[in-house]
Amino acid sequence: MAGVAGRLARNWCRSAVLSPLQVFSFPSLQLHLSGTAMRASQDDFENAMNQVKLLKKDPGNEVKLKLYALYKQATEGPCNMPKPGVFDFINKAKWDAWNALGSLPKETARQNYVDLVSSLSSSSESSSQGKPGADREQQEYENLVVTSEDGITKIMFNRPTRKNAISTQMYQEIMLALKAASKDDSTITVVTGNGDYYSSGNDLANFTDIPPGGVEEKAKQSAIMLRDFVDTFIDFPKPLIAVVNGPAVGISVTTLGLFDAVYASDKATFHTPFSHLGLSPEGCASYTFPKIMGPAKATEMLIFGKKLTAREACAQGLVTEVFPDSTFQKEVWTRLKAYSKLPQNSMRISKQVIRKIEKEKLHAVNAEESSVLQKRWLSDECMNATMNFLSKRSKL
Ligand SMILES: CCCCCCCCCCC/C=C/C(=O)SCCNC(=O)CCNC(=O)[C@H](O)C(C)(C)COP(=O)(O)OP(=O)(O)OC[C@H]1O[C@@H](n2cnc3c(N)ncnc32)[C@H](O)[C@@H]1OP(=O)(O)O
Repeated sequence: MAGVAGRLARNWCRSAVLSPLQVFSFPSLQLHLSGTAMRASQDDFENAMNQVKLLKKDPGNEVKLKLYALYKQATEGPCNMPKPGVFDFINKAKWDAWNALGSLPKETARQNYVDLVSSLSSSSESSSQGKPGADREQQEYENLVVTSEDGITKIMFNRPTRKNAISTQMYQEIMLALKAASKDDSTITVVTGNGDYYSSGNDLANFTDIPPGGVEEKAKQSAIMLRDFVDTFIDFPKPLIAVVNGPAVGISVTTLGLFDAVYASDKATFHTPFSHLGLSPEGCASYTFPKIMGPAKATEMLIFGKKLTAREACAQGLVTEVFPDSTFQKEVWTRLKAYSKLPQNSMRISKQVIRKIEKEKLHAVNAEESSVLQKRWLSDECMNATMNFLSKRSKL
């Protein structure tokens, strides 16, 4: 069906500039429109045919078939052509749409055609009346900017003065934004950072916000939150792309192994200083990194805290492609806009097929990593390293 849809779409492009005979339509609109007053003159009809060619937005195959059928009915009357063969997909879809109009009078079909074109013209005008050139902003978040445009939902970390460190509230916001993006009508979702960093990872101040139940309670709650957070990436149903605009640290690096593509500026670096902090890996990196780059290279990153340049991370397979920082945004967004036009269902299903076999394993790894960390957070090694950073703001 995707092939047919593609051909219908290409045919539509031609019909928009060539002939209304190539315009498609569908029968279900008949009921909805046939109650309207039948006053469309030949002039109205011809104007509507011209308006169709000027539509800014492709109305989709279903509407094109509706338009085609109404046009044929209005100009030739009921369909009396022989039914095309079963493999002649496009002509069969057009024939079906026209034939389904039955004995609808020519005048009614003409009126319905005019009404349908008029509704398309007004909806395309109103949709272009939003903030011109601006992204359509969705829900308000304190630490994120989430926008949707051109079939892409962009989730941008927005704590640039803290190098986009992820506070407890921000973990929650990221989960909410990903869940909303998984259900919206965008085809792909992009995660990126505002400012010079992609993200400096966990906000170490998260260790200072201790609830009445004490530090054990905090560790318990944090392990649940971490597990939920990483599960959201594991279960994300559509292509998830990281646009790594600058250095990435800790959990913002490990979760990259759960993205479908990672584009990086040549200014980005990749660093997981877990041992320096008395910690252990999370984000399923204990499983994904050895798989992506081999155990020896994964050890250098996850145990010894080796910082990789973007080009090294690309050579290891963690990054898909590296771009010069000067052209990074332009090149990446041009590419993403092209990808976002690919058929949505096909991309989702392909992702499902690619990831399905690993999902159960990833959930198990995530559970184990979170449980190990719950104990690590209570260790002297971790407490000392965290206090050292927070008191001296020592760099890792
Ligand atoms: C009891 C249990 C509680 C557990 C709660 C945990 C919940 C889930 C945990 C999930 C596991 C995640 C693990 C990780 O992500 S490990 C990695 C953690 N990140 C770091 O260790 C980075 C620390 N930051 C730095 O080393 C440097 O700031 C950095 C190299 C990133 C940048 O250096 P630079 O000199 O360029 O900039 P500044 O240091 O001046 O940064 C500007 C200000 O931002 C503050 N900052 C930056 N990053 C963090 C951070 N991760 N946490 C807190 N604050 C951060 C920095 O301190 C500066 O602030 P000031 O201007 O006030 O000094």
